[in-house]
Amino acid sequence: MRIAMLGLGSMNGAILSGFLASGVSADDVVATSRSAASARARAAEHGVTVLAEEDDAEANRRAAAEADVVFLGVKPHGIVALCTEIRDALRPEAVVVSVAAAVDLQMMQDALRAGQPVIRSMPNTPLSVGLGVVGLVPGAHVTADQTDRVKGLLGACGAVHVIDEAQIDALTGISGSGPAYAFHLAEHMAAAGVELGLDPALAADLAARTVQGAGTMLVENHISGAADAAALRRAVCSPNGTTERAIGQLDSHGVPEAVVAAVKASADRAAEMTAQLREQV
Ligand SMILES: NC(=O)c1ccc[n+]([C@@H]2O[C@H](COP(=O)([O-])OP(=O)(O)OC[C@H]3O[C@@H](n4cnc5c(N)ncnc54)[C@H](OP(=O)(O)O)[C@@H]3O)[C@@H](O)[C@H]2O)c1
Ligand code: PRO
Repeated sequence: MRIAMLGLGSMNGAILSGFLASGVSADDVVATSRSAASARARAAEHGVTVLAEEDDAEANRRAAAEADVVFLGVKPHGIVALCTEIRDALRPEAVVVSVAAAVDLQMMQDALRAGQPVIRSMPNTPLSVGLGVVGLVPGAHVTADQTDRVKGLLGACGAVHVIDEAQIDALTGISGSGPAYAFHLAEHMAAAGVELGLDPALAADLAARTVQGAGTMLVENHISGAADAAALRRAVCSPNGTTERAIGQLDSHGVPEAVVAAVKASADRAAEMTAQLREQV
């Protein structure tokens, strides 16, 4: 299967790392970026061909023309223009997969040739280490076989959920933006350790491995049905112990409400961006 990755920044770069680690051959991938400097850096990092729009105005069209699956990984405001740009270069059966927040299927289908298969997705960056989460919304012209092929590709790097388009902003609030919440938590756990006198490298290591261990334990217990997040939290809290005191601080500082507000703010921002993008097309 030939894969084109148009735009190779944080997200498409993470997906590509996941693909290569899961056995996709670098020879089967052609990527693009806007600048020549970025293309050189990404080609050296991943060992794939990266064409730069700055060097060749036809870069995106050339990469798309050869592909069975085309991942659109530019910023949301660039997606419709990119669809228009590659429209006539795509093979009719090539599946276009957007990773962009807020750009709905209709906007992309309207910009592409009638009948071109399009899938809207919301991935997250832990796909790079095989632990990602992806929401997939197959468009009207996508066959079950095409959905299965894209599911298979991404499923080798994480968990894939096929969802309705109405659910994608909520999914974005949890799993699309969510890695940043966990990184933010780790960042501040480590900073507190430094305030308490720990060496910064030790504090960062303790925070990182604690988030990793808690995450792995949470997923294993979730899959087996043995315990949910609340039960695992309670198991760390000895009555009148250290953790109970710490959780009391999180609660009295409004962390539960803040987390709910953060997830909703991400989902709301996605909807707001969709409305803005609709006005522009
Ligand atoms: N970051 C995340 O965690 C995440 C999660 C889920 C979804 N997304 C979605 O992923 C998309 C990309 O976000 P990102 O964070 O990866 O952004 P990013 O790091 O800024 O990457 C954007 C990439 O697009 C390239 N580019 C820009 N215009 C181009 C053009 N006309 N032709 C070819 N390449 C072009 C850039 O090239 P240069 O480097 O040369 O400028 C860069 O490689 C967004 O739509 C976002 O909603 C991101
Ligand atoms: N990163 C993108 C954003 O912040 C989309 C979800 C994660 O808009």
